[in-house]
Amino acid sequence: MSKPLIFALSKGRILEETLPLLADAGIEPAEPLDKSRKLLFDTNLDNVKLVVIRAVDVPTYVQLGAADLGVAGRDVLLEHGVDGLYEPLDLRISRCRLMTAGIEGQAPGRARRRVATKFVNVARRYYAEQGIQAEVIKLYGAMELAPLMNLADEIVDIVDTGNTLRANGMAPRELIADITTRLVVNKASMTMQHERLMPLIEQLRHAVEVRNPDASAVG
Ligand SMILES: Nc1ncnc2c1ncn2[C@@H]1O[C@H](COP(=O)(O)OP(=O)(O)OP(=O)(O)O)[C@@H](O)[C@H]1O
Ligand SMILES: O=P(O)(O)OC[C@H]1O[C@H](OP(=O)(O)OP(=O)(O)O)[C@H](O)[C@@H]1O
Repeated sequence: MSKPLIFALSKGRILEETLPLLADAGIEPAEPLDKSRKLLFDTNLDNVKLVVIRAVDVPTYVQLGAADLGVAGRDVLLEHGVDGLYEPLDLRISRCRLMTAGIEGQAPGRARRRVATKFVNVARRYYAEQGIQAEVIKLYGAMELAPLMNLADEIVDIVDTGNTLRANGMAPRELIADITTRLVVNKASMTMQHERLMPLIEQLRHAVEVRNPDASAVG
């Protein structure tokens, strides 16, 4: 039998919204994903296996061909870069915004802004485009704490409801990018496995149209 297609899923909040789309597209894990310590799962399809990994690792797996396709937030893709990847489909799930934010009622201040974020590449690019001098400080979580502790003047982070910012006396400032979750495909796999990948992508496209119709589409 031919080598199975490896489909890399982001664990965490994206996974919950991904599984119903996969089911609609005819792909079901052979066992519950959250009931074991396993990371590699069989599916109802002989030639498709799932790996469930940290969201930030999905682009690496797919780019280097360890997985043929994957599911990743646009924030993660903007940060990682998309060399070697196709992005054929917006899954329209886990919608949020990548924004700058600071202490409520406080102007950004100082000529060289200190910015705390886990999105260091996105932040450097954004401030350079704005012509703003920025010292970007890498953090791995709880970015909202940094301005309160005088570690930074501003943060770059995901905003959805704004509750996390509000709860910490902060407010959103500028929008950097609207974010949704994307399907990504390894470029070599797209060529070599075209006949196996295309039906899968089309089934997912249909599942997205049914489950998550684009509210902004006309007609
Ligand atoms: N509050 C949110 N609302 C909607 N989507 C979000 C929100 N926060 C994050 N996301 C999206 O979901 C993705 C994964 O978020 P999640 O919080 O599960 O992972 P994480 O905290 O980045 O990962 P890890 O737990 O591995 O550190 C993000 O990359 C982003 O695209
Ligand atoms: O605007 P809100 O609706 O409050 O959402 C924004 C928060 O959601 C994410 O964190 P998450 O809840 O995933 O926790 P994390 O820090 O573990 O990523 C993100 O990092 C923000 O902190």
